[in-house]
Amino acid sequence: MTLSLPNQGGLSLIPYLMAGHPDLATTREIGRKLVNTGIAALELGIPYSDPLADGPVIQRAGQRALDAGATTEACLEVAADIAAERAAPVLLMTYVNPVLAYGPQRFARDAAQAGVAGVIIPDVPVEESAGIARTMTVAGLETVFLVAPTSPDDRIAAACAASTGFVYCVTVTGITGSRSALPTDVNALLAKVRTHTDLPVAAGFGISSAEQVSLLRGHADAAIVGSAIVNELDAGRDPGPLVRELLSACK
Ligand SMILES: O=P(O)(O)OC[C@@H](O)[C@@H](O)c1c[nH]c2ccccc12
Repeated sequence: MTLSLPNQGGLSLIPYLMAGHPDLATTREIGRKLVNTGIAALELGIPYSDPLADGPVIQRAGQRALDAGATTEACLEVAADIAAERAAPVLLMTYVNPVLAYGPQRFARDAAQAGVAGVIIPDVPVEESAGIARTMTVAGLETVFLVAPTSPDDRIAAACAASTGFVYCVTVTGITGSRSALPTDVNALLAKVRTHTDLPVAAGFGISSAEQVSLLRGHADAAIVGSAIVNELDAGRDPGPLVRELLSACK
């Protein structure tokens, strides 16, 4: 499924799941349900031992997934099962090391064959991304790059130029994880990013509540929510109700 966020003043939702947390069967089951709820895309994390951008909740989820044997191969199979619903595009969030270990071309080919729409590889600096981005693009995958509040204009421009599908705007300085309040200048950052691109812009990091999602209406094209969903699974709850609540805050 191609990745196309509305980009017409409407806000949509991109929930994140860590593949293999708490186990692969649960990711498959929850992922299949979530793509049928009206979300814009599902971001599926591939666990990795040194997740430098991840806060404690996602780090723990990744470790649990690795301990339970969630290999990249197994995660790609789960991605394929979720993508087979053909209900919402599936994006893979992975650090560059698992991709290099798997082999970039093999990874790109297998992800595309699995029906994955695109990849987010947060630790590839945009200046060094041309090779790996080309490998993904040739396979038919979108490449989403991140811009942060600390990114100078030239790096925002470079990340926007390298991105396809949408641009991931990191709302806070630091790592993933719920925050009680988002910085007040998020919307200014989103507006600045828009001066560099016509692509949709998604906001992520620290968004956990319906109230925070609703503050992004009219500013972002999508809200990305990770840790809050992982938290539900940690507590043994189905994240469906939270996702539905977040979705209604998009309207
Ligand atoms: O967990 P949060 O604060 O809701 O943020 C989204 C985030 O989890 C997800 O997009 C993500 C998980 N790991 C990442 C690493 C880098 C960039 C983004 C991510």
